[in-house]
Amino acid sequence: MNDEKEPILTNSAVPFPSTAIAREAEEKDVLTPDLRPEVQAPMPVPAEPARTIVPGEADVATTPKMRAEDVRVYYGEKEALKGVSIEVHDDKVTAFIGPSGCGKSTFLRCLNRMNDTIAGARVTGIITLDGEDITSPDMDVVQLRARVGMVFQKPNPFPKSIFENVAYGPRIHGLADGKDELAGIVEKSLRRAGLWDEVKDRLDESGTALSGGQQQRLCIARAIAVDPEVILMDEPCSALDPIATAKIEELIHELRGRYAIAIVTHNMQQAARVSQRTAFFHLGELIEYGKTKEIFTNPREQRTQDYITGRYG
Ligand SMILES: Nc1ncnc2c1ncn2[C@@H]1O[C@H](COP(=O)(O)OP(=O)(O)OP(=O)(O)O)[C@@H](O)[C@H]1O
Repeated sequence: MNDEKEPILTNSAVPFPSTAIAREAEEKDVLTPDLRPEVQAPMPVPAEPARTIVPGEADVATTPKMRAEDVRVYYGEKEALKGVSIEVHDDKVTAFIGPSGCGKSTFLRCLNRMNDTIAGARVTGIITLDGEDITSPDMDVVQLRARVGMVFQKPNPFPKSIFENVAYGPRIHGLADGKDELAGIVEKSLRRAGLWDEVKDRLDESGTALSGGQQQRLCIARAIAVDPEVILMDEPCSALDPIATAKIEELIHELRGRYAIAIVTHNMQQAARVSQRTAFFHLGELIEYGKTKEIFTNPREQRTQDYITGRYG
């Protein structure tokens, strides 16, 4: 049950340059408002007892919410993802990092079958949600995408009111019994997404009239409204300024524990700030997966180390 009781497995005798940064981060432990992306250099890595997980190895701390085994994705003839095995846990944020084109988004899309929507894409392997194989043809993908919600790179609110953006999902999934209950779901979702106070007096205004950061929080509220178990975020801050980014990161911090969260990010400082597990992808392969702190301070693989230290990417 408890990471504390597990042995510390370190795997590299090579001193790693960001150890001091991580130590400092470990002392800070939490996201602080002054740690804005691109503004501050240190990478705050939440403190956790060290334990390394190898790809495919069960994370015995908790039963995984989602598990991928030997997942391969082909776009036509091209194999874009080459046998990825990984787990996503309920109480953790998992970050997917790696250079452009390494397959992070492709893998993220596997987790709620969004690759089904891409002509010529083919996925093999097993992916389970609470033990149920979501790749099965019998899986209801509409239900699946409610259970495994997604937030995209560019905020994409519907061209409808703020209220309707959030109410739409619960309405089509029949989650509300009457207007009052629906209004309650909308309010709860907007509160959880940290947006209620900013929009409570303008729920009838168009969602597209909000700022970029507010739109992204609206999209998170929309995902939350259908009561998901997992939230996938594909570079959710890449179109946002540092202040809006910090708000989303804070929100991720607050949502952690309520939902399993997997996030694709190009920003290593962001991965270090928001995640407890990190997966490093390169050329379609999962190179390394483990505790965020270890990935950033004591990676097993040279390729991870090269990427973390900015030698490529
Ligand atoms: N719809 C598609 N059709 C064909 N090839 C694709 C498609 N989407 C992605 N690919 C290819 O699959 C590989 C992985 O792409 P993917 O977008 O998953 O990488 P990524 O790591 O998320 O990249 P980035 O960080 O630039 O978003 C790349 O070679 C890309 O060109």
